Amino acid sequence: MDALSIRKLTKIYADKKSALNEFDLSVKQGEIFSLLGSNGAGKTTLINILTTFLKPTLGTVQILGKDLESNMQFIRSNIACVAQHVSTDDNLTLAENMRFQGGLYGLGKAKMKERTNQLVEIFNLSDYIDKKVETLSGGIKRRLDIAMSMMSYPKILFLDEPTVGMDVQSRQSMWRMLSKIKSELGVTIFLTTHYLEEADMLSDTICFIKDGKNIIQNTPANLKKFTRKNMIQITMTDSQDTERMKELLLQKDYVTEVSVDDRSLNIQVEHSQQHFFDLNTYVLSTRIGFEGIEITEPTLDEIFLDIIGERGN
Ligand SMILES: Nc1ncnc2c1ncn2[C@@H]1O[C@H](COP(=O)(O)OP(=O)(O)OP(=O)(O)O)[C@@H](O)[C@H]1O
Repeated sequence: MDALSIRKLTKIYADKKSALNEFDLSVKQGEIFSLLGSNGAGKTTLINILTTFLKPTLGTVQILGKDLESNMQFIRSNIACVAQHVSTDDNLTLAENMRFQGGLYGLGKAKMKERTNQLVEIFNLSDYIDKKVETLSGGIKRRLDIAMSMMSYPKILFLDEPTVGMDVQSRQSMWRMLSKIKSELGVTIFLTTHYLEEADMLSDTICFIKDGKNIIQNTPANLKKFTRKNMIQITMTDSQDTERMKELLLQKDYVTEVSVDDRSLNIQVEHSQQHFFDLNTYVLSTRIGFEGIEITEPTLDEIFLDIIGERGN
């Protein structure tokens, strides 16, 4: 049984604006799933439907094997959703916030203590337990917000841009915590993000959404394989030689594009495996100093731009 199974989901707003257009998707239980798309692609509309805030116009959604429309209560009690704005109470301490949340879900004293301890450990919050939330940084508040949403023992956690605005360190510690939620608690995580690096590092599966349609869904590794990009990178010894080498490389009939980044030349060829040896021999024959030559994988950024079709727009 999948955690989510969505078929031909369509949402047309009252002003006839179509936000989801026969959108299909499946999310496996226990995975971290990232939804990526430009502004207006339909991400928020989709999360709002999945978390029962919005009714779809057409299509079916099954969550944990149950039809969304006829099982709202079951679904609400098995999911949690953390929006971009934090919903912690600044006037209470961290522990009081968690207890308050546990109280809302009707947890008994023992269960409340056990769950609070478990989440404080996973989210690395023990140093702040008795601190008033107003004194905590934005990153810690965000961690607390997600920990609070986990007090209800949800099976699926929806996160809208969980690391937006965070510095690199806080973002990386959030990734570690989300991975722990997955591995230690077995929770399925469905998140939206604009950060491709985040989707790459964190997710088991990525879906690109555009104009309310599922453009492609696969693992980060397979998405990289699918792309037709064949890139070879040469690192020159001296940055002054890069332009000269670029001119020479462009004379090769299988070289389609060369871009320069400091001492590196990124060369697009027809077939990276096939042309690597020839290019290596050729560069050596020029006697221009270089430090290394390697076949490079495309970044998810490149794949995203290719798939979404925004390169050069
Ligand atoms: N309440 C609404 N009424 C009418 N149109 C809406 C409404 N909410 C969203 N839309 C439109 O539906 C489309 C999808 O919007 P949505 O907010 O779901 O996209 P998004 O991918 O979440 O974008 P962002 O990253 O900017 O939040 C957009 O064209 C948007 O203008």
